[in-house]
Amino acid sequence: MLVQRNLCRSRQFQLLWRSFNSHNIRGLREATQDKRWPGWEVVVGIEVHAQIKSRKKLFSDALTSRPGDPPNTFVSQFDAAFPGTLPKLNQKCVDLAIRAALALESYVQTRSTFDRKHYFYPDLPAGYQITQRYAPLAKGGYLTLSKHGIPVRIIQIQLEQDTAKSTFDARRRESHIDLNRAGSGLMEIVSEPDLRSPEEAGDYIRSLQALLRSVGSSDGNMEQGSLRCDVNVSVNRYGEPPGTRCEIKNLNSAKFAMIAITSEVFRHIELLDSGIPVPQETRGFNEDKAETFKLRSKEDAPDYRYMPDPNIPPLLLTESYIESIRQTMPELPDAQRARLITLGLSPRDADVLMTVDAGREVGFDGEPGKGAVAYFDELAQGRDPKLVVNWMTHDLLGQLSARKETFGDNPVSVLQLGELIDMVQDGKITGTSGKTILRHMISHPSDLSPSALVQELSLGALASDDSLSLRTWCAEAIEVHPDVADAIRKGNPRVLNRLVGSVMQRSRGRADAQTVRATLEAMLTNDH
Ligand SMILES: Nc1ncnc2c1ncn2[C@@H]1O[C@H](COP(=O)(O)OP(=O)(O)OP(=O)(O)O)[C@@H](O)[C@H]1O
Ligand SMILES: [Mg+2]
Ligand SMILES: [Mg+2]
Repeated sequence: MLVQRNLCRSRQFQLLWRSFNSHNIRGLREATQDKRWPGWEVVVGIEVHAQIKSRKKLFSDALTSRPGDPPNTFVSQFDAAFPGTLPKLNQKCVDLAIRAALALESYVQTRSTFDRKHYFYPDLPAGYQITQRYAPLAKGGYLTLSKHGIPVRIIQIQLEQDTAKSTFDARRRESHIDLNRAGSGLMEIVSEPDLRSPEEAGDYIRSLQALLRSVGSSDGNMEQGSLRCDVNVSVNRYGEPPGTRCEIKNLNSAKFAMIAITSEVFRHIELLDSGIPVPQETRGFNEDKAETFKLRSKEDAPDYRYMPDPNIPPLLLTESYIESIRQTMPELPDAQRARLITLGLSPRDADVLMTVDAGREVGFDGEPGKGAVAYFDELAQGRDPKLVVNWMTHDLLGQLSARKETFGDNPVSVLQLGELIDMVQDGKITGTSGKTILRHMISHPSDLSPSALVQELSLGALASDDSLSLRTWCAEAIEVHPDVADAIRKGNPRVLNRLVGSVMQRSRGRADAQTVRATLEAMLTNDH
């Protein structure tokens, strides 16, 4: 996008940007026919609900809960809708939503208001949800898709309350309500219908997730439900106006969103091909059957009876307040990715670091934690960035994920891993021992230095003059694997690795693989 930042921020620009329709925007790109549905154009707009990463709920002092917390333990009287309780807007939630808006180049309104959206469902104790339908926190903006590189316009960003959670116990035929989530802060981020394929939609969700994480507004964890989306899908023949949209509710992964859109596109095309107009509907997604199903038609759409919430005054923000939040914004993903690649990282490694489930990438309430990229930056000070990223992605992240842990659980400090890498580089320990020590540091968290652990675990590299131990291990290996040894003597060098592996095991990784190989070769050729 060749749009200057300051221009993007102005209200005029936002209005101009919105006055484009999605076909103008697409005009900038080539209209490419999709082989899956030749002659048809697919149009998608997405509403993302992202939980705001704040310690407290949107309108009460109750703390936000995590999945797995005992039900109904994080509830204030307000969130349970006790009569006579009043909302008090949590400033942290506003600040974090402003960060998201600024990251999306959205225009933060100096005056926004709160509305009540009424519907009756057991997971909504008050019988209405407080949201910002008419004068939202921010309007306009755009997100550049990280893979496709194209801009998708944002309509608006609104603050709203999350609902409680209801589950059905089929055996006992009981519905259970857990109010822990009720009243937590959400941002609803609504896109223009600018997306043109399931893949672009998946890219949008993942790019938005990365952006929200990087500014600390949301942890964007779709599996745990902190980021959910509704996708709106329509199809039209090329050159014709957009078709009727169907909205598929509550998708909890980018992959499912892509599958749901694909199946929905085929359903629409089938209807239109047989001369039946697509009815406007709200639909659900069946993950097992990989297809959507009807929830309700437009005629049965609830009348939400929107009204201004009389208990919450308009939210007034000064330009200087918004500016002060802008000053605290971290490096955004596009810029960060470019910087990492300039340091010599492959795009894949850059993506791994950036998308690692940081858990604590940015702490609650936007307080900086140490994410994978920050950890890398510190570790790469004075070291080869490519070497450092290998240790991080293959070894550290690899070992954490083998333990089903995330980067947020990483107990190894930058200082410890740095010293470990240096010891391997300087030949004080072998790469294999380095990995063993790292595994030990992860399973026995402490602030012991790697050199102390080398002593404790007797993992110092074998002295180069310790050829006696080496020859003993090699002889043992040859003795236990006579078939392999024979095969090598008969001129099949490929099986040598099995003997090398056996010696490495005996040396507990302290021997140098090259030396082992050479010693074995020498011993096998000389013992004829
Ligand atoms: N023809 C279309 N095809 C696909 N998506 C569309 C089309 N027209 C509009 N949309 C998308 O539909 C979404 C409408 O969301 P919005 O929140 O404004 O309203 P809603 O879905 O009616 O309300 P609610 O928030 O109650 O679900 C937007 O993301 C928009 O881009
Ligand atoms: Mg909506
Ligand atoms: Mg909707």
